[in-house]
Amino acid sequence: MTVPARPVKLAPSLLSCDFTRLGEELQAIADADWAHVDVMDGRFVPNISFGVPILAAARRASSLFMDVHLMIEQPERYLRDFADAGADGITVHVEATRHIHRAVGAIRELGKRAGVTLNPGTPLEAARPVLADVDLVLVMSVNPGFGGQKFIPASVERVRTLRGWLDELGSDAELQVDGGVTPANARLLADAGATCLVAGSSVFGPDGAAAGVARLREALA
Ligand SMILES: O=C(CO)[C@H](O)[C@H](O)COP(=O)(O)O
Ligand SMILES: [Fe+2]
Repeated sequence: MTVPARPVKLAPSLLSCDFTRLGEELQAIADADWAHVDVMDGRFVPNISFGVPILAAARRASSLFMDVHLMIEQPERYLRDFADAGADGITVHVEATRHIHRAVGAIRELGKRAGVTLNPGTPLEAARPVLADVDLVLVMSVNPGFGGQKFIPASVERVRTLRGWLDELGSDAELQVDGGVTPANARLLADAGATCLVAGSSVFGPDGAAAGVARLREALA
């Protein structure tokens, strides 16, 4: 079955940017659609990245949509803090909370776009009960915790399945993919039904993030 083409948003992940030049890096991705902000707590994932103050700094430096990916245990504890710091959308992992329905409801009550995501080893069924209540579904295509990992090919089929479920529901939620996204797999993911691609290491390369964004756009054209 051919999946109809959809406009695909690009969300460069700031995890791979040069933090000494955060403002310039945000300017360099001005042609992207969103800025993806990876928050890691060293518990839910085996790495610590950054938190509320860096999001607040990014917010001051850019008018891009701030797409906050919370890789933290019990994310409900910090939703208000990230909302107040300038998040436009907040995505939580089904594995990180006992109350995923409550968490996505709380994000929407804060006036933000609510996202749900799953690790590559989690059955997609775990997200199904909240699909009608979210603005974004994120398919993790690497095990979360680090940038620069290799794309897990089975993710493509997961995107296709979720595309079918969202279409059945008549949902216009964003279907996002995160991890190992490059110009070589971007088109494949779009054809499977993704509407938003996160990319860190393939955007913030030696020739600058503007060129990285342009390469992905070209691959999708
Ligand atoms: O959530 C993430 C890691 O947990 C990052 O968003 C993701 O890894 C982006 O980096 P890359 O494109 O280099 O894989
Ligand atoms: Fe992410």
